[in-house]
Amino acid sequence: MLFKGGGLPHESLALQEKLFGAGPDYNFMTRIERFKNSLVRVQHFIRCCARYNLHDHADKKWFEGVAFPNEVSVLGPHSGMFIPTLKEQGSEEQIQKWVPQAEKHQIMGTYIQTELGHGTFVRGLETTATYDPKTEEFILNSPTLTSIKWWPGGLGRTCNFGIVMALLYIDGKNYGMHPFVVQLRSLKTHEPLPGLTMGDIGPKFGFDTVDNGYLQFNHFGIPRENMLMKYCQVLKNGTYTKQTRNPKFSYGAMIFVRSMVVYEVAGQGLAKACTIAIRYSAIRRQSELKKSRPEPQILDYQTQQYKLFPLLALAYAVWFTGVRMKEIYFMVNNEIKQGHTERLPELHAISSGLKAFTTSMASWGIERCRLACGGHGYSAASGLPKIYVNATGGCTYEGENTVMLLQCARFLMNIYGGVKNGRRPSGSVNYLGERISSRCTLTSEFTLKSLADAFKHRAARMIKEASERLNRLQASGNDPEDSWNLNSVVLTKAAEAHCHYYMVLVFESVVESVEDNCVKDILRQLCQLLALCGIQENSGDFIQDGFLNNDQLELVKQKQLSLLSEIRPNAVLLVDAFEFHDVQLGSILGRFDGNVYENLFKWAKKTPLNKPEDLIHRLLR
Ligand SMILES: CCCCCCCCCCCCCC(=O)SCCNC(=O)CCNC(=O)[C@H](O)C(C)(C)COP(=O)(O)OP(=O)(O)OC[C@H]1O[C@@H](n2cnc3c(N)ncnc32)[C@H](O)[C@@H]1OP(=O)(O)O
Ligand SMILES: Cc1cc2nc3c(=O)[nH]c(=O)nc-3n(C[C@H](O)[C@H](O)[C@H](O)COP(=O)(O)OP(=O)(O)OC[C@H]3O[C@@H](n4cnc5c(N)ncnc54)[C@H](O)[C@@H]3O)c2cc1C
Repeated sequence: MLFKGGGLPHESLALQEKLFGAGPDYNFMTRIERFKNSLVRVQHFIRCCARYNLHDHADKKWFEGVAFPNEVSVLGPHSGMFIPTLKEQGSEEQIQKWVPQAEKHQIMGTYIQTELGHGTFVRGLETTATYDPKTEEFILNSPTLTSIKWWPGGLGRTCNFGIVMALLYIDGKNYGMHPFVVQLRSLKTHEPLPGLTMGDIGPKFGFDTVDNGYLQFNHFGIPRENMLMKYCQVLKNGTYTKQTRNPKFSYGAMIFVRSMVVYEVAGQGLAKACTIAIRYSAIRRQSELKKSRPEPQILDYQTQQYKLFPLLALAYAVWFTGVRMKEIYFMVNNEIKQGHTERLPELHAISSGLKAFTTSMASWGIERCRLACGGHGYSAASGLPKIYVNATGGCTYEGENTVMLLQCARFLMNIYGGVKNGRRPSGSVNYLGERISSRCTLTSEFTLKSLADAFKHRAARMIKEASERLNRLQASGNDPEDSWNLNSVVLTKAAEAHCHYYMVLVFESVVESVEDNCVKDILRQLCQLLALCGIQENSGDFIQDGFLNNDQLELVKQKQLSLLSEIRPNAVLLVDAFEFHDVQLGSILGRFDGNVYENLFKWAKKTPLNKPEDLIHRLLR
C-alpha cells in the first residue's frame, strides 16, 4: 500500500481484459507486427476507457500499465502532451472545441516541436507560421531541409492532429515560438492533407510501438483560430497582443512531461528491473560457498548484494522523489493559474534537474540489473533489454540530460548570486541561505539527518565553488558565455549534487512519516544504504574540503557492508512490494512463481527460428 494507493482497482480491471494478457510474444514479433499489435491494444484501450468511464489521467495511467506493458504507448504524446498543451495554452473556446474530442479519442494528437536540425535549442527552430490578414490564415512552411519536423511520437502513421511549435511572423516581424493546432490527416480517409509530406522516421533503439515521424509543410494554411491563444492573441487585422506574463509559458508542456518522467519512466523502469534481478537472484543457484554444501542462491553472495541492494534503495528513492515531483508540479501549476508565477523558475529547475538525474541513474541501474543476471540477463526473455531501451530514451527526449542539468545549474547560480547580495532563498534551495557547516556530524549511528546533512554540505560547497569559478573566469577576461562553457562540467556536477541531496531528503522525509515501526526500520536501512553508497561513489566530493576524513570513510564502508546482510532477508519482499504483475514485467526471470527454467525452455522452443523455414533449411542443408 506504500506504493499503489488508488491504482489497484484499475490494474485489476485491465488484467481481466483477455486481449491485454494474450496474443503472440512481443519478443518474437517484427517491428511492423509490434506496431500493429500495439494499435489493436490502443483501440481496445479506448473501448475500455468508454466502458469503464475512465476519464481521469491517473486512472488511465494505471490501466495503461497493463494494456501496454513495458512499451511506450502511442497514446503517450496524445494524453501526455497534446491534451495538456490544449488545456494549458488554449483559450476557453479553444478548450471547449478540441479537448472533449481529444479526450474521447475522436481526434488523436501529438506534440510537434523538434526538427531535423534542432531539438535542444528551441529558439533555433525554423518552421514559420506567417499570418495573412486577407485570408485570416496562418501559412505554415518548412523553409529549409533542417526545418523538417522530426521525432514527434505518433506523427508517422497514427495521429490526425498535432500541436506544432512554429515561429510566428506578422508583417515581416518575428514574434518567436508559438503553438498552433494543426489537422494533419483527413478524418475520413486518414490520408495526409495536401501540402503536408509526412511519414515514419524508421527503426530506433527502442520505442518500436511508436511511429515517431517527420513532417514537411509546403505553404499549408490553417485558420487564425488555430493558434493557441490563452497567453498571446493575433486579431483578425493582424494585431498581436500578449498578456504581460512570462514568455516561457509556451514551454509548459515540457515542464509537465519532465515532472512526470521522474516517476513514470525512471521510477517505474528501475523498480521493474530490480524486481526481475532480485527475484531471479533468489532462485538462481551457482557455484559453491562452502565445499560439499548445496549451491547457494546467488543473492547470498555479498558481491551480488552489493550490486543489487543499492539499486533497490535507489529505486525506492527515485519512486518517492517522482511522487514528490508530481505533487510539486500540480501545486505550482495551480499557483500559476491563480496568477502567482514566482515559483516557475524553481519548478523549471527542479523538474529539469530531477528528470536528468533520475533517468541517468535509472538507465545505468537497469543495465547493472541486467549484468547481475548473467547469461540469462542477455536474453530477451529476461525482459530487461526492453525495459532498458525504453527507459534510456528518457535521457534524451524532453530535453537532453546534460542540457537539463545546465538549466538547473543556471537557476542555482542565480540563487547563489542573490544570496551573495542579501536575498533569502526558499523552497528546494533554502539551504543555500544557510552557513555551510564545516563540521561533519556523521557517527557510526548514521542517522538519516546526519546523512542528509552531508549531502547538503556537498551540494552547497559545489554550488559555491561553481559560482566562484564562473566569477574567476569572467574576471580573467572571458566573456559571460565563454566563462559558462569553460565552467560547464563543474556546473553539471553542482546540479547533480543538488538533485542528489534533494532525493536523499525526500527519502528521509518519507521514512520519518511512516508510522509502522517495522516498515520504518526497513526503509531506514534502505535510505541509509542509498546515502552511504552515494558518499562512497562520490567520496572525492566529501573529502575534498576535509568534511569527511579517512576514518569516517572507513566507517561508511563498514556500515554499507553490514547493511547488505541486514537487508538480505527482506530483499524479495521489498521488490514484491512494488506489486508489479507478471504481465507488466514481461520477464521469465522475474516471474512471481519463480518457475524460471521450465518457462525458459518452453519459450525457446517457440522462437520463430525453430519453425520450419524453406530458405534457411536450403542454405543449411
Ligand atoms: C504524462 C506522460 C508521462 C510519461 C511520458 C513517457 C513517454 C514519453 C514519450 C516521449 C515524449 C517526448 C516528447 C519530446 O521530447 S517534446 C520536445 C522536447 N524538447 C525539449 O525538451 C527541448 C529542450 N530545450 C529547451 O527546453 C530550451 O531550448 C532550453 C531550456 C534548453 C533553453 O531555452 P531558452 O534558450 O529559451 O532559454 P535560455 O537558456 O536562454 O534561458 C532563458 C531563461 O528562460 C528560463 N527557462 C528556460 N526554459 C524554461 C521553462 N521551461 N520554464 C521556465 N523558464 C524557463 C531559463 O531558466 C532562463 O531564466 P533566467 O536564468 O534568465 O532567469
Ligand atoms: C524516443 C524519443 C521520442 C521523442 N519524442 C518527441 C516528440 O514527441 N516530440 C518532439 O518534438 N520531439 C521528440 N523527441 C526529440 C527530443 O526531444 C530531442 O531529441 C531532444 O530534445 C534532444 O535534442 P537533440 O536531438 O537536438 O540533441 P542535441 O542537442 O543535438 O544533443 C547532442 C549532444 O549535444 C549536447 N548539447 C546540445 N546543446 C548543448 C548545450 N547548450 N550545452 C552543452 N551541450 C549541448 C548534448 O548534451 C548532447 O550530448 C524525441 C526523441 C526521442 C529520442
